Amino acid sequence: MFAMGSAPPVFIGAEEVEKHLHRASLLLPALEAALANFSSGSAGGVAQPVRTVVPVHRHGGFLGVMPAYSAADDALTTKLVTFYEHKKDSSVPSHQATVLLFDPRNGSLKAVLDGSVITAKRTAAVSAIATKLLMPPFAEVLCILGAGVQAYSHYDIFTELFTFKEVRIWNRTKEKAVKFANSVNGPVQVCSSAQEAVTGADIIVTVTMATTPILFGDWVKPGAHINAVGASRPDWRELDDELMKNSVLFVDSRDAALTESGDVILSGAEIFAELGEVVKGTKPALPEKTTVFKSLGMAVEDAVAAKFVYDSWSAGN
Ligand SMILES: NC(=O)C1=CN([C@@H]2O[C@H](COP(=O)(O)OP(=O)(O)OC[C@H]3O[C@@H](n4cnc5c(N)ncnc54)[C@H](OP(=O)(O)O)[C@@H]3O)[C@@H](O)[C@H]2O)C=CC1
Ligand SMILES: O=C([O-])C1=[NH+]CCC1
Repeated sequence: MFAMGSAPPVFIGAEEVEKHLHRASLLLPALEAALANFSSGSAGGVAQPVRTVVPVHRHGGFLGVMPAYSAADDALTTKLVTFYEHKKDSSVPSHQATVLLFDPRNGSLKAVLDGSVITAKRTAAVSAIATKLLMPPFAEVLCILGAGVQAYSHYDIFTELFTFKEVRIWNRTKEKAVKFANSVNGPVQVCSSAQEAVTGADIIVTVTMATTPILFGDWVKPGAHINAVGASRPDWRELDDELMKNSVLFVDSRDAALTESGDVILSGAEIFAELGEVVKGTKPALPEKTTVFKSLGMAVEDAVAAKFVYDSWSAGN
């Protein structure tokens, strides 16, 4: 497991990761830089292949392998993430992840970190970066579709960074939406249908494991911004063709979107820009238009998040 002469790797479990990453917003500067570096090609110093995904057909699951090196951060990691169709009777989360952090100077394994908290927080932080850049001015209504792990992490950072007059939630299983509304620190309107939740919303977050559309262009207020976070398989959808084709489409990675995103591939929608290009200022944000940020999740986001946690842990914070 570790080379003779080098220190054994440390294990940093979920509680410790949570302690060092108590607010996802702590990651914003590092993630903004990582997105910009990723979208700068070789000059940006990010080496990150499109993730390898192994289907576990027999059990309705997938194993994703996500390696990355960021020269700017000198961070070398790989995340292993499993995601499984949710079984109603299961107490096991649908997504489970581990991040391996290596010493980039010699390849020694330095740390094994719980990756589930990192995945929840860095994904929400990237959606927040997209929202800051792409949302309409005077956004007042936030709508979340889904009530799982990502719904909570998105709620936390969105209500920390932005001010809303109203926050709405819809979930396939209404009791979970009610539980969500009762457990977060602020008023949340539970809606009985996705259409009711979406109508008039300025910012929409889709965080479901749906495989067919749950959000339709017909319902969406012109000028709204959508963070489409679920549907990470080439035959899965959260958004319908109308919404995909009539919005300005931003992605985290062009290569990943054209390989993994059913919403992008099956709709044939044209990608306008990577989010990193907007962060760098080489592509405009167009906040006056209806915008979709199709997020698939990138290994470099895990790399900078894991390094942040490891550095904080090492410093004894
Ligand atoms: N872009 C990125 O970087 C990342 C994306 N993701 C994706 O985000 C999504 C949410 O992840 P997470 O919160 O961890 O998952 P959870 O399992 O915690 O929550 C899943 C949510 O999806 C709902 N759901 C499941 N199936 C359907 C369906 N067919 N139609 C409508 N709603 C459905 C569930 O509703 P119910 O309560 O009724 O079961 C639940 O609210 C997933 O698609 C995941 O792959 C995750 C990590 C990173
Ligand atoms: O980036 C990520 O970890 C994932 N994206 C979709 C499933 C898991």
